[in-house]
Amino acid sequence: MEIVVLTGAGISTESGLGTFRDADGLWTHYDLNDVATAEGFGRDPALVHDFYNARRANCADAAPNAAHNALANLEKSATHNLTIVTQNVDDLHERAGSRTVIHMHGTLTGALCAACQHRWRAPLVMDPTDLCPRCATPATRPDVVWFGEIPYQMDRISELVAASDIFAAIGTSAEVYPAAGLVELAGGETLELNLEPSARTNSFDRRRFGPATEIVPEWVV
Ligand SMILES: CC(C)NC(=O)[C@H](Cc1c[nH]c2ccccc12)NC(=O)[C@H](CCCC/N=C(/NCCC(=O)O)S[C@H]1O[C@H](COP(=O)(O)OP(=O)(O)OC[C@H]2O[C@@H](n3cnc4c(N)ncnc43)[C@H](O)[C@@H]2O)[C@@H](O)[C@H]1O)NC(=O)OCc1ccccc1
Repeated sequence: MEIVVLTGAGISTESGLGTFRDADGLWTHYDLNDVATAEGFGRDPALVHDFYNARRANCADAAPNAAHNALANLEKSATHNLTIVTQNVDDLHERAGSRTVIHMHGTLTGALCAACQHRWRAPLVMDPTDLCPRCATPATRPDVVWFGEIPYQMDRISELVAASDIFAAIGTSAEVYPAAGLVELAGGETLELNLEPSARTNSFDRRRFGPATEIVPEWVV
């Protein structure tokens, strides 16, 4: 049984990591055009590094919750072949023990040189004067996919979703594309697990609503 699970910020909320669009979400405190676009980074890299340094610190203090753990256990099952495709830049899936995780929007733990595309593990605190360890230019940025940039591994993700027997979306508002459109590619059964109906809830065969730490373990067993 091929299972693909798409996760969003809602799966990490109960670990203390804010969402983007809910009341008190990140986008109520920051303008995404300033902190999550290449143009914004060009205008004020220090502001963008401060934004991601704060999220990196929060993530370091957070711990996986019952929803992350349930998916890590599902991965171990002999009868199911699970792939997690996450929009999240936190590493809570891996810290729960999941090994088959695709970060389509990048990771907080990664650094990227905008000049030579070299990648390395990000320090906890980054700033605009950081030099690339390969080309020594001060063009270091977080290894995340900003708005207007193409998400990572889209071809592989599209193939996996099309070949899936079950496609489940967990903790996502389905407002951001192309992630929100993946349900249309699903070859098998589709399920939405969320606190409330998402913007694409009608595209799913089935849906369950509630906190991820309750509905995900219930679905997995
Ligand atoms: C705002 C939106 C309209 N804009 C876009 O979608 C844009 C533009 C666009 C492209 N196509 C379109 C089509 C139509 C309209 C617009 C577009 N998309 C892009 O720019 C993308 C790049 C988008 C990626 C941007 N980077 C992120 N993150 C990384 C950085 C960072 O994290 O800082 S997006 C970021 O926001 C998104 C947030 O969404 P969610 O995770 O769903 O979080 P949200 O807060 O919205 O919702 C939380 C949900 O959880 C639920 N919840 C809350 N608590 C709980 C709980 N306890 N339990 C369960 N559920 C819970 C809530 O009810 C809620 O439903 C995530 O993707 C997240 O990664 N790039 C691109 O299109 O390139 C070209 C392309 C593409 C493909 C092929 C060729 C060319």
